[in-house]
Amino acid sequence: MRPTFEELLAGWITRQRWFAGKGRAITELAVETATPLPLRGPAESRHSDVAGSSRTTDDESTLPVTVRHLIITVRQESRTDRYQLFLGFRPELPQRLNHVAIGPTDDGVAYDAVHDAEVTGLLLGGIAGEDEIGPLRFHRMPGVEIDTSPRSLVLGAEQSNTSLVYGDRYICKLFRKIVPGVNPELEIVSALAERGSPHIAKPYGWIETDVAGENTTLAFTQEFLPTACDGWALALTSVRDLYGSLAGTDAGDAGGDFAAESHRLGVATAHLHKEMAAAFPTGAIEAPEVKRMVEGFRRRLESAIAEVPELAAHAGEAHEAFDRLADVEHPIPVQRVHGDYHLGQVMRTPSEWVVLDFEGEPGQPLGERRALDSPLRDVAGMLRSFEYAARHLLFDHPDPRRLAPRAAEWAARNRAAFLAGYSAGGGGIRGDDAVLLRALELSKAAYEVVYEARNRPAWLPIPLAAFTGPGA
Ligand SMILES: Nc1ncnc2c1ncn2[C@@H]1O[C@H](COP(=O)(O)OP(=O)(O)O)[C@@H](O)[C@H]1O
Ligand SMILES: O=P(O)(O)O[C@H]1O[C@H](CO)[C@@H](O[C@H]2O[C@H](CO)[C@@H](O)[C@H](O)[C@H]2O)[C@H](O)[C@H]1O
Repeated sequence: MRPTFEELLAGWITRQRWFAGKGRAITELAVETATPLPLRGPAESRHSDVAGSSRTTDDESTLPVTVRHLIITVRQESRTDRYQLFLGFRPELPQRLNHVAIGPTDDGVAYDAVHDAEVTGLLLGGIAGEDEIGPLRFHRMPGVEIDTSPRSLVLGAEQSNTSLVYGDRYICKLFRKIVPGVNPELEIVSALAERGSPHIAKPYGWIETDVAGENTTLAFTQEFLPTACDGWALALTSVRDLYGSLAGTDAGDAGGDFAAESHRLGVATAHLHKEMAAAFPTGAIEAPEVKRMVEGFRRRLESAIAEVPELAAHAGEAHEAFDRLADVEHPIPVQRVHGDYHLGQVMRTPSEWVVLDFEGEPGQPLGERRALDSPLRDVAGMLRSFEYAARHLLFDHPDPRRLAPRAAEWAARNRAAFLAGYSAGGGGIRGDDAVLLRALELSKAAYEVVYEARNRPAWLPIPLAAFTGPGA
């Protein structure tokens, strides 16, 4: 018997990189809203242009295609999450779409239409035209113009969401897991753009709808930075140089040294924090709230241990770091922060470090992600990322033991440069801040243990090493 549409989706969604509920069985999947997206009407001319041009290479454009925007709910044990899907239906799939097939339905073969450049123009076109399609509202940023002619490609990055790059002009991120409310990324990037920040990619528009009675962001379009390189790729190039250099060469002399960039990134991070402090409310948390924060860290560590029991044997240092933070008596300054700051979230353009993805940690509730927090949370995130970059290339190396001390040396050098840059940019790290920073680093490492166990088990040794001391 043919599976139902919901059963098809349940089988398919668990294989998607962005599916947040990996490792737990789906007990129920239901379609909450299904909105047909017209390839006529506002998007008609754009679509027919696109279809016309593709007919020269592939006759498939003459086949009828329908596109639907879906919000589905997925129940797993006691939790229910919402996801956004952009699906196409064709009588049969052309070869180029076979890899994104979901399966046969009463309406034709369903597929993940983000990969179908014949239809994705309607998303950019909808934003350009400020369309309203059923419950979906498309918005263009005031004062910007959008060229709707570029075709899209799906970005092949390791991602929590799906990003479509239109030509070399725009990048439209479809948030996959939908949490009711305005996405912090839209909120923060718009506010910083208004203040003329050089550290964000220009926003062009967004798509929203109402979910559970709240205005909810579904997608966000920004300027694509075609000449920029992300910090993760740059850092790995530097680590490769070090590993490939002669024994005895230190990280500063190996060529491809990243420390000057780490310093610049530190300065940019401090400036970004100042801009965010100016654009949003700020405050300070006193001892009782600091203790509550520590309780949160402990809970996070305990749930990481529940999921990855081998962590228990190494959790002592983290408990000590959390105890030291619980004893801090001074108020801790708080403000809006990035929340999931790492080398993959920063891009080096020819002139600046630009920061992406202000969503916070994708697994956390929206209220928590929007809450005021210590800017050192971002500093800790980046320090963890230096550890990741240093250790990642050891996986495939024939002699990882020999290189482990070099990994530690690279991480220490770039960590020091980043912190020096952060201070030079006006981001103070003083007194008890070192205690807070250490606790934040270990709390982030606990999050990463769970993230890697669920998404990339082969990477698990990297965050685990944070608990077993330097060089482990
Ligand atoms: N404006 C942009 N210009 C160029 N590349 C970008 C841009 N925004 C994102 N990217 C690329 O996409 C990757 C993932 O983007 P990100 O916003 O972090 O998505 P996610 O929330 O899914 O992790 C980045 O590491 C970067 O390589
Ligand atoms: O970028 P996302 O919002 O999707 O963040 C999630 O995925 C990240 C991995 O892509 C993950 O980051 C971890 O791995 C990075 C290397 O791939 C490393 O640089 C980070 O330091 C490390 O935390 C992030 O934690 C997760 O929320």
